[in-house]
Amino acid sequence: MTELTSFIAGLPKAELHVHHVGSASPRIVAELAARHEGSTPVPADPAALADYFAFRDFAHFIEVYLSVVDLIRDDEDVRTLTYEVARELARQQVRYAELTITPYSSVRRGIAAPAFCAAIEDARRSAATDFGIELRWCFDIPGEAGLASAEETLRIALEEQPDGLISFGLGGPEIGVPRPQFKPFFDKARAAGLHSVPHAGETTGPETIWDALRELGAERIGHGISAAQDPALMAHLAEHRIPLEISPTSNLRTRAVPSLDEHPLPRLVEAGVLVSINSDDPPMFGTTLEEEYAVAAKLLGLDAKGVAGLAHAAVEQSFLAPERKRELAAEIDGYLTRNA
Ligand SMILES: O=c1[nH]cnc2c1ncn2[C@@H]1O[C@H](CO)[C@@H](O)[C@H]1O
Repeated sequence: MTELTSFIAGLPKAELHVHHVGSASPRIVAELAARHEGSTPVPADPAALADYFAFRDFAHFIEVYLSVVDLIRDDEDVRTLTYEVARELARQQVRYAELTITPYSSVRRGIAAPAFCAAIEDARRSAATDFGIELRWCFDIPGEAGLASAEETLRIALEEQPDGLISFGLGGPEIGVPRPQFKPFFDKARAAGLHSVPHAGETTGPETIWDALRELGAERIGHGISAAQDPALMAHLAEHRIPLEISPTSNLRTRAVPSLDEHPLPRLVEAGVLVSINSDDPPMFGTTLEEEYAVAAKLLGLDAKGVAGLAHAAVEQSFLAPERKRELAAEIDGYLTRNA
């Protein structure tokens, strides 16, 4: 382990863009696949799972993602999955994470919304007690399921209002899923006090990001890497301090970028755009948040102080209360002072 990777391992972190089911460990996925043997294409063997998590393109990634979602069939699966995701985040010294959850997919699977929300809240409270990690939820619309899923996602968010819910998002494919149609749902979610954090500019051009800003009131953008194609958009993001939630290896594995060397992260930072570093769906992409920090350090030429700056950025761009932001920032600075 290099000096920088060991520094990263112990560095207190925050994660803003990481998906609930996408974070299920190969062990959990294999256990669920074995439980549902015969009714799932997901292999029950962890080694075969690595091959299963190799994606031809983004559409293929979503197809595989949904096959894993299909394994989660009762609230006990939800509770276990959420608690184990928290354990893995805490192992990486993540103190705070905004987990993107898609209640629509599970409710459609037959898990009632109240039971689903009780399960994630039980796990959230247990994770705070057992692992010292604070979890909050982003409820996202699975874009491929269209307006019906937007309606149901908003209904669950507003009717269940789980304590950890703080933001409202939009995931899934962007191609063929224009952002403006979701404006009424984001308007209502924002009116209810939820922060707007849609995905945009992951697999489509800058115009999708403009739509997310203008139509959905985006306060942060999931991915947003195609902003690098539009200097005016980068200037707008920088001027209005609207951060991009960057997940480098995700973009490589879903073929959104041809290679890490060609990832637009350096150009975005150069243009003054605020970024956080995230893992998106770590086991599916064969990565961890720690490894994403190492990738960002390489792409941006960062030393320990620069890497601590990535952690500071995630805390600052989070929806944490100012007091908690100050506490986490002090923890990061204390670690840097002792270990740089
Ligand atoms: O990188 C990603 N981009 C878009 N959606 C994603 C990504 N990772 C996971 N999901 C999830 O894909 C599901 C199907 O729409 C949604 O649940 C979304 O949260």
